[in-house]
Amino acid sequence: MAISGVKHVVCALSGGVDSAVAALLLKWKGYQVSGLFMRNWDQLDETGVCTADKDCEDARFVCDTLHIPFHEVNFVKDYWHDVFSNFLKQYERGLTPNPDVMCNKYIKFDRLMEHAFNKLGADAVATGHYARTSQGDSFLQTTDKDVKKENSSMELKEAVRLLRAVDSWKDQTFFLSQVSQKALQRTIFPLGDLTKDVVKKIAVQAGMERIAKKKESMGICFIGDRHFQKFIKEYIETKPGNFVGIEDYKVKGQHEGHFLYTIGQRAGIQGYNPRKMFVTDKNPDTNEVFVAPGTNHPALFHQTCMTDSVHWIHQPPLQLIEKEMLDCFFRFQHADPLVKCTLTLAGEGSVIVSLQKPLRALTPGQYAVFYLGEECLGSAQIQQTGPSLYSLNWKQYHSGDWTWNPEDDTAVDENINLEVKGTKLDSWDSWRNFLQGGFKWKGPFNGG
Ligand SMILES: Nc1ncnc2c1ncn2[C@@H]1O[C@H](COP(=O)(O)OP(=O)(O)OP(=O)(O)O)[C@@H](O)[C@H]1O
Repeated sequence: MAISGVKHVVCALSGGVDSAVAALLLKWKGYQVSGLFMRNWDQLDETGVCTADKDCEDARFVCDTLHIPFHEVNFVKDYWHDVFSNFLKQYERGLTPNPDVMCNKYIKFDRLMEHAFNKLGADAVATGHYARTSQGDSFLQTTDKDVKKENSSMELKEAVRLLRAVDSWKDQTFFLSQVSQKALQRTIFPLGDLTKDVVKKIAVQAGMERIAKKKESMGICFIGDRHFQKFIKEYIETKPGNFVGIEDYKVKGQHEGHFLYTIGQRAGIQGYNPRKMFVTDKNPDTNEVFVAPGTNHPALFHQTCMTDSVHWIHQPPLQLIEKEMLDCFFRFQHADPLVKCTLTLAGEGSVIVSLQKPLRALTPGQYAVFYLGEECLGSAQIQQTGPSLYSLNWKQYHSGDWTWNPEDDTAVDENINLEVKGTKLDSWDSWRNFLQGGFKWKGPFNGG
C-alpha cells in the first residue's frame, strides 16, 4: 500500500531497458514504485533455454538496483486462452493476426492491470511503451478534495487520448491501438517524450549497463528468433494443398498448408526460382495458395479494404458520425509510414478504408490503425481487401498509369513521379526505400 499521500505506481517490468528506465523516471518523480514481471509463455526456445527465467532475473536486478519491491505474476493460462489459441484459430481461417496487439488488449492492459490494482494496491500502472496520453500522469496529482468533488458532481471524466511518441521511429501506438479507455485512464507512459538513445544512456548512468546492452526482443514474443513455419507446424496439422498461379490458374506446386504462408511473402516453390513467386491470396476452404510472379506484381497491391468493428480509443470522430466519412491516416504495420486515407462507415461499426495510394501486401487479419495528427484514433482488423490492381484494371496496368514490367519486375506509377531532396521517386521500390529512410509524409493532418 502507498505511503500516506504518495501515489503508488506499479511498473510492468519485462527485464528490458525501456521498462527499467520507465520505473527509474517514476522514482525520480517521487512516486512509490513497484516492479511487476509477468510470465505469459513458459516454454523453452530452440536452444532449450527458458527466456522467461532470464528476463525475470533481469527484472529482479532492475528492482534491486532501483531499491523498489519486485513482484511476479503468472498469466501463462490466460495468455494461452485469450491470445495464443485465438492466434491459431485465426491462422486456420486464413488470417494473419497480430498477437502483440492482442497481448496488450487482453493481458497487459487487462489482467496485469487488474492484478496491480486489486492485489498490489496500485493507483496507476506504467509500461515502457513509447507512447503518450493526453493526460500524462496528471490524474495522479488530484488531491483527496478533487476526488470528493469529482465523485459528488456527476460530471463525466474527460476521455483520454492516445498520442504518438515524440520518437516517431520508436512509436508503439500501433500495438496499443486496441487498449480500452478504462485502462488508459490509469496508465502512464514515462518514455513518451524520450528517444531510445537517451533511454539507454539513462540506464547506463543508473548502473544498469547490463540491461542497456541486452539484445532487443524481436518479432512475436513466443516465437522469438525461431523459424515461423517450423514453429506453427507444432500446433496446426499440415495438410497438402496447391500453389495456384494468379494469372493462369494453373497449379505451380505443392505446399503443406495455407496457414504456413502470409500475403506478400516468397512462396519458395520447389522447381521455381524461389525469388520469383509471391503469395497474393489464400483460400482456407480449398487450401489453395495463390501466387504471382514478382514482388511488385500488381496482384499484390490493393487500394481498399474493409475492416470489422473499429475499436475507438476515445470515441468515433464527430465528422465520421455526421458525414459518415473521415479523412485520416492509416498504417497496417508498426513501422510503416502513414498513408492518407478516407474512412466510410459500413455498418455495425466497421469501415471501408480507401487509401490515397495502393499498398503492397495489405493482409486480412492485420490491424488497420488510424491516426489524425498526433493522435492514434484506434484500430480494427482487416476483414478483406478490395480488388487488387491486377484484377481491377489488368488491361490498363500495361498501358495506363500503372506499368509493371514482368521481365525485371519493376513497377512504375506515373502518379508517383516526384523528386524529393534530389531523390527521384518514380517506382514503388524507390518510394519504399525512401520512406524507410526517414522521409516524413507531410499531409494536412501532419502525419509522419
Ligand atoms: N514479461 C513482462 N512482464 C511485465 N511487463 C512486460 C513484460 N513484457 C513486456 N512488458 C511491458 O510492456 C512494455 C513493452 O513491451 P515490449 O515487449 O514491446 O518491449 P520493449 O519495448 O522492448 O520494452 P523493454 O525494453 O522494457 O523490454 C515493456 O516496456 C513493459 O513495460
